[in-house]
Amino acid sequence: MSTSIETLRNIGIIAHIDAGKTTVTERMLYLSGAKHRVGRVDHGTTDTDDDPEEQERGITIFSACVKYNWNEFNVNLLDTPGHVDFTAEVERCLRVLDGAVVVFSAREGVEAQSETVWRQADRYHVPRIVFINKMDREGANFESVFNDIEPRLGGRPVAIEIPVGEGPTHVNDPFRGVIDLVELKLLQFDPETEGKEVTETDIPDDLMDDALLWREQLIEAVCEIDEEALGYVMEDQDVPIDVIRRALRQGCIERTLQPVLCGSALHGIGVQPLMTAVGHYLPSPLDRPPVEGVLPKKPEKTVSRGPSDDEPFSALVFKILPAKTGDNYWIRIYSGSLKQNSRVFCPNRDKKENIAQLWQIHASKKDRDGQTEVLGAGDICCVIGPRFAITGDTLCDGKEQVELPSIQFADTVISMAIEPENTGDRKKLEETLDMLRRQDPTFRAVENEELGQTLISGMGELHLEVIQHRLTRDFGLNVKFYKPRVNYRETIGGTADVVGQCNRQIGATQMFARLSVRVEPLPDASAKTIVFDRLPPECPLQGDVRHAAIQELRDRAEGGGALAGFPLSGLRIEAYDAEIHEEGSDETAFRIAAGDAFDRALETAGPVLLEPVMKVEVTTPDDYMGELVGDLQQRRAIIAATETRGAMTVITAHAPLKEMFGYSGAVRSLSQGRAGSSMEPLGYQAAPKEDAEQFRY
Ligand SMILES: Nc1nc2c(ncn2[C@@H]2O[C@H](COP(=O)(O)OP(=O)(O)OP(=O)(O)O)[C@@H](O)[C@H]2O)c(=O)[nH]1
Repeated sequence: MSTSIETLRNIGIIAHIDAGKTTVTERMLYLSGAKHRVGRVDHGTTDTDDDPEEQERGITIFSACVKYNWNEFNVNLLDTPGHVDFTAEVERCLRVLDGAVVVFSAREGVEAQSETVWRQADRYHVPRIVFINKMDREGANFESVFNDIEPRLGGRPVAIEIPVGEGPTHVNDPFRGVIDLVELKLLQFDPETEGKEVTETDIPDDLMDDALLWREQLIEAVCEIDEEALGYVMEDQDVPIDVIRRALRQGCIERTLQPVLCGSALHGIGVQPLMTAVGHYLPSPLDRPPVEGVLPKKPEKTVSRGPSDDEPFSALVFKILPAKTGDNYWIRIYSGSLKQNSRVFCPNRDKKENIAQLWQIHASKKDRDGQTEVLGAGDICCVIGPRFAITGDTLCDGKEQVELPSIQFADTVISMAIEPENTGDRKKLEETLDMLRRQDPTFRAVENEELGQTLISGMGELHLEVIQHRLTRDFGLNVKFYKPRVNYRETIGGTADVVGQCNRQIGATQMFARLSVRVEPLPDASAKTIVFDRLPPECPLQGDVRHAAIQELRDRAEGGGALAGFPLSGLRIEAYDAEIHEEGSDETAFRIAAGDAFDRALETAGPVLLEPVMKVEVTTPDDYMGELVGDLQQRRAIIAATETRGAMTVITAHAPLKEMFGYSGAVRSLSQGRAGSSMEPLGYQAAPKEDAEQFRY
């Protein structure tokens, strides 16, 4: 196997739930020879979804990494979950990947979660190619999905293939192959060999006109990028295949276009060209701009010896799989090389770390490809030995310290109190929760010693359900679970101008401070609270004392609100005037005055309870529209839009999460299993008065 970095591809497959990511992955493993049998999601026999929870539910929950070789290319492929409760898995994978294959279902099209993952890929500047899957399904419509990509996602799709026929075998013109628009050939895939045998022939006359129309669009896109290609067109000559490929590769890597392919992963149609396209158009680690770090962090501190090479070593931890024999740290190496039995430095924790073992990653913790002595820049691998680093941390050479940009995870929206059934289990529960926290950066667990309970929080009902199963089933813990509740926040209802003061006799000193503070709500209630120092230049409050006053306001803003101590958001706080005395106006006095101002401001402006709101998308046949809309309205939802997408109607609504518990089950029963739904956090809104009342005392 060639180990050249030019032929390495670190890619991910991202999509809405059920679009077919795992099926595409399985097919790639089978076709590349990395696996001799095709695993089926519906039979629970895939390589990547190997967790019992995943097999039972038929969905991906944890990202998994597989390796395969195709032509001259070595591919590290991460299969990521589609369900919104597990977007953190997608987030961390996109942070370390060089390219992505975005899978859409030809029937369902651009769905809610496709928008989310597309935005995530934008955020991490990840080049992508598109695969329109499930072309064999009833209602499949290549053109309609293709046409949606630009208006809905802001993409620039360029078809490099079109389907021959659409839909299942019993329809008039069923899906039976693809036309390669770059080589202008018809590709057909032998069902007997599950798509392993591909026949390449000339395009029949009756399909040629359509193929040439699409090819014209492809050449237009290529000419926008490549002058040589434009030259050929101006002289009325055919653009050579290698020039088309070069231009598409450049456009894809620069993210000005996305090559689009299609097929049916379940039947092995169109997957081989997709694998070839991954090699041709997605970047190698060398094509990606270097990730900017903060360099150097603490030059005076060194560790004994980092792994030596011409270039200093740096890597990012993107996933941790706790194991009894030592946690498995999944890392992406950005520069230099890493050796087994070496020492590195984690600047985020200010700790030295051991690299005891170095492994190439295969699908899961139990099944890794092989231990290795040294790995270099561009590789994704697994190390055993570190103890302090967490997901998003940098590991680097001790001498030239770099801190790579970390990974941002969304806030949790739902919580549940839990407690051990007997005290004997308390310690084991604590250890298990700690382990789950290390593994899952979007899971929180906070102990309440007074109540003897722990509040666990996550990204949604399914997320907490999975955690619940893991505690009881995987770890055999006897735990009592209370009802889940949403994570509230607090803000203020209006503006307020107040003066906070400190006027106290402490010992022989008369302490004095006065601070004028103004608060006002921000237009977006979920925005982070901001604190401004607007004290005029001539203000007598200066230096450390002034800093202490502002810091007190910041600390209080970070703490909880006036109603029930929920996190505060969506307010702007500014200090604009201060009074001091010659004596007794020290840091303590101003901290007290700032705290007093803060309390008064919140009370005067009126505390408001905020509840999380979700963006809900329901895809349904027309017949169930009325009932589904009625049900949503009963849940205090606002219907934002309804539109037709293929054979289905899509309802978009904004609904408070509190009313949406058990919603996916309700949708299934209201539609006899024919409608589907997905939700993602949208923001926060004022909760109903009755809800706020329960927190007043
Ligand atoms: N007809 C048809 N069904 C497909 C195709 N690809 C996948 N499926 C089916 O669609 C369902 C979902 O496929 P998965 O591969 O699990 O989809 P996924 O995107 O990995 O789903 P999550 O991991 O849950 O997000 C399964 O029942 C597959 O058998 C296809 O090309 N044609």
